[in-house]
Amino acid sequence: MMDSRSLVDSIYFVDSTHPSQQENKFIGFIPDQRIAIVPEFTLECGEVLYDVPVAFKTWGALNKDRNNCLLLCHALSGSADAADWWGPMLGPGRAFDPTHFFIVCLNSLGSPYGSASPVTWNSETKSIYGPEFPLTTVRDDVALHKLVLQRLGIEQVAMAVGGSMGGMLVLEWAFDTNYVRSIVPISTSLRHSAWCISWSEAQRQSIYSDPKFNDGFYDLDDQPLSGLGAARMSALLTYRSKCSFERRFARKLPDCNRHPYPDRVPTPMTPGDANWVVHNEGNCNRRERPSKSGGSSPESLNNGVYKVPSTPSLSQSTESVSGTQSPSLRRPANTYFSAQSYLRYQAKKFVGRFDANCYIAITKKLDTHDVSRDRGSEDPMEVMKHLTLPVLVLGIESDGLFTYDEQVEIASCFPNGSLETIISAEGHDGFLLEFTQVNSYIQKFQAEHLADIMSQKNASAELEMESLNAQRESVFGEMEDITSW
Ligand SMILES: CC(=O)SCCNC(=O)CCNC(=O)[C@H](O)C(C)(C)COP(=O)(O)OP(=O)(O)OC[C@H]1O[C@@H](n2cnc3c(N)ncnc32)[C@H](O)[C@@H]1OP(=O)(O)O
Ligand SMILES: N[C@@H](CCO)C(=O)O
Repeated sequence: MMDSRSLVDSIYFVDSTHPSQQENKFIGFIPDQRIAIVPEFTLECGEVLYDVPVAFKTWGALNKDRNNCLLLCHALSGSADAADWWGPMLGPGRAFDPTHFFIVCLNSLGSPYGSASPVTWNSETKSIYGPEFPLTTVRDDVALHKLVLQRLGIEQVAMAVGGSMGGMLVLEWAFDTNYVRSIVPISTSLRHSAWCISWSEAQRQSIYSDPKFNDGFYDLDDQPLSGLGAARMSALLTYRSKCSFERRFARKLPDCNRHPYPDRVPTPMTPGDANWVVHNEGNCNRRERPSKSGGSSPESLNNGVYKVPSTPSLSQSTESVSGTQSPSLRRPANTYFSAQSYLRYQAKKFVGRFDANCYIAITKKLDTHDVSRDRGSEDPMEVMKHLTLPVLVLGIESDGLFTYDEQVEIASCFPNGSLETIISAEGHDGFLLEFTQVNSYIQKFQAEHLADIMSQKNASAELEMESLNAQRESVFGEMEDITSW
């Protein structure tokens, strides 16, 4: 096994065409990212990974003291492309200002967006990992990411910021007391709660129960879409709040021009047919209606995706089926609501950009998160009492997943912890939606605790950002360019 310095020196950089991504169709979603190849890395579980890809993006440049790194850590379904999910906070004059900071965002293990995961190539077995990808932890991410930061020449992280899973990484970074100067954990936890573990479990069970899952040995072009879509639907509900759904959808019906009735069904002929249609509406694994004369067709009508309709909306409740006016065939009430079309739309969008095995890998990683694991005490207050760095915790009172009480607890465990509240009815996802508030809290914290870095300015980064915004091209050059400022 290589010593740490040699390991850092042996890391090299490639792009998304690297063989590790040869079957990863999700890599194309993230423009202009770089990939560091770490020759070997031992996971907490003891397994050694070889030629480990770590996808990342950077903005700005490293200063002379190599201590102006602003590290962004992404959430469950995010990627290294922080401009995609925290874009409004990135740019000159904003919290993530590349004229002051060398901003780095690295992709977590298990994500389909470039770092080692079930969809990347295992050079040992000469195939993708699939369900044989090992269990990884938040601590593995932090240890692996540190190697890449060191390879980039970063001597110190000035600030680590992240929400949800990203916040878990940020909390683990806090234990690297000589390397990390300040942190901003947002809507996260010291240890994954029973509530969160249970939601993860329910979502994984949705995937397992999709017949196409096949214990994880599915064809990447024929994913267990209905299971993954159902998992995202229930996850999404935990990311929002009842209040935001009521405000947004209430009992509204979908705009059928924009979000049409999603099923392709045969014209109902009998009351039984019509009832069956209503009963199975939205069942994307539904098979053909068994006819009186024959059995059901073995072919799925929908193949696990939400299809565009050939029948009118059931919201037209006085409409008759088959052109008759039989009262017995009338649908007395609406059964397709705007809230449903939203969930189905979100599920469809998600299954187009995520992988089922990756979803399982990441939710299992979240379940392992516990800052006090193997640190000598089960009491986080005890294991964190020596972490004197400045900490700004951001919480959302409507967050039903990572509750506000948990944010209070995080702030109280750090000797120099403070807590601010993001006002939002949106629930957990508020940290990805309330840009103005998050931005101003972080800027205030930077002014208080990173005055030396805020007083330095790299004017060339301003031009870089303009060109980035205009062309969305990579600002990452060769090593020499990054560290020359
Ligand atoms: C390849 C990649 O994407 S990489 C990673 C992307 N980043 C991440 O995943 C980070 C995490 N991001 C997220 O979780 C989300 O994107 C959030 C929280 C930031 C925002 O969620 P969004 O889905 O964009 O917002 P919102 O909940 O308002 O939904 C809007 C969408 O729902 C659609 N919609 C709204 N109401 C309805 C309805 N009643 N029926 C059907 N669709 C509806 C809108 O048309 C819109 O569609 P669009 O996304 O195609 O524009
Ligand atoms: N909606 C976010 C938040 C998860 O915590 C995501 O999909 O990553």
